[in-house]
Amino acid sequence: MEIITGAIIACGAMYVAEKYEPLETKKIKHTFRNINYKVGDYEPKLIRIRRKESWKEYIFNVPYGLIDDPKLQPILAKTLHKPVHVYFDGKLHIRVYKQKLSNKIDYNWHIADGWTVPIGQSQDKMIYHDFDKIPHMTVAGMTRQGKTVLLKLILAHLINNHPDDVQFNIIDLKGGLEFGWYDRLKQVKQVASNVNEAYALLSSVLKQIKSDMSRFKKGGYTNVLDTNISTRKFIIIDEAAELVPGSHLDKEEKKIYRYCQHAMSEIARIAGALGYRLIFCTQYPTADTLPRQIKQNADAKISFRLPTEVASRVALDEQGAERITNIGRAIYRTHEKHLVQVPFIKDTDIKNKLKEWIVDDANTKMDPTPRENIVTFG
Ligand SMILES: Nc1ncnc2c1ncn2[C@@H]1O[C@H](COP(=O)(O)OP(=O)(O)OP(=O)(O)O)[C@@H](O)[C@H]1O
Repeated sequence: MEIITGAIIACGAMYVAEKYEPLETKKIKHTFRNINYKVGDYEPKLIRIRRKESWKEYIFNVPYGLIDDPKLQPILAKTLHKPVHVYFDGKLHIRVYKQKLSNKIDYNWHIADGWTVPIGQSQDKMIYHDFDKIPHMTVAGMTRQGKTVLLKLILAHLINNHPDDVQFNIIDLKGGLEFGWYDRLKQVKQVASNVNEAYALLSSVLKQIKSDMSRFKKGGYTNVLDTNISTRKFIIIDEAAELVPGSHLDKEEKKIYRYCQHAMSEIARIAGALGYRLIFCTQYPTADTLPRQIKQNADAKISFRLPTEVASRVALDEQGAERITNIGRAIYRTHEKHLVQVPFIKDTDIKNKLKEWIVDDANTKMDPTPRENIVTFG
């Protein structure tokens, strides 16, 4: 009799739990069924719900053999009409956010620790990139999606935080239009706006790297972080596709392009430990425009919207950037991955804030370029 009563109570409890189950839980379970996310008759089992102010997280035990499926996140986001983050750590976590990520976040000139830069607001928090932890970065994204704004944000933030220690070498192959004004700043060593100037800039950087390397060897140092050297030297390349040797070029011209390719790879391969930081930017991520050597050595990858899944795989080693819909929205990938809204900053605000660093005499810049390093062609 007792057993029968116990069984009736248990069945009743299950019925009530199912009937009054919150709608969101039901929708998630129905979605699993509809997309056949199960093994045989075994379905994921909800074991816990965690709650925070901005999200609710459903944690499921999944049957052996079932892992997270890349389709789950976009399908659940559309079904629930809310931002969803799915991750798997032996259990399946489905985090459902209450609010959508804002479409615009303003940069606020705050002082940040060390060599960190606010790269974007995720659903949970502001994500910072630390250039002392991950020296090199690639940036990809179709035209008008926010690459230049991000580059200027990094430059402005670092100059504001480290006016006496940061140095920039900029290759601006969009005709020097974007960074021409910045060439007047004390912290901007040089701006190259065509391939010949890029060649000269990269050869002067390689020369510095060689001399720094022998200084490091003499001092017995292997990494700038172990020294008292406070300077960090950034090399920004925008747009890298312009440095790919095309078939229409003659032999001599091709040599210049090949040298540039070699120099960029060398910076990525050997210069991080010496305090050089490469930011390599392209609209068209392909095996030619994003060389293997650079990709392998740049442990931070950022991508704005890209036209295809193939391009996303080149830029980030995974799909996703082709599904971004907002301007300024990007995937930031290191050992972790975050969808972020990059803080927006107006060119006029940067110029206003940084004008105190304008120098009229190039010799008063930080570490002025010795004349013999400047090589020109043509
Ligand atoms: N983080 C952002 N938040 C909001 N709006 C942005 C953001 N970044 C860029 N935008 C808007 O998009 C416009 C284009 O951005 P940007 O110049 O950075 O594009 P781009 O990717 O560098 O394009 P291109 O490769 O053609 O030079 C900006 O003028 C601005 O209006």
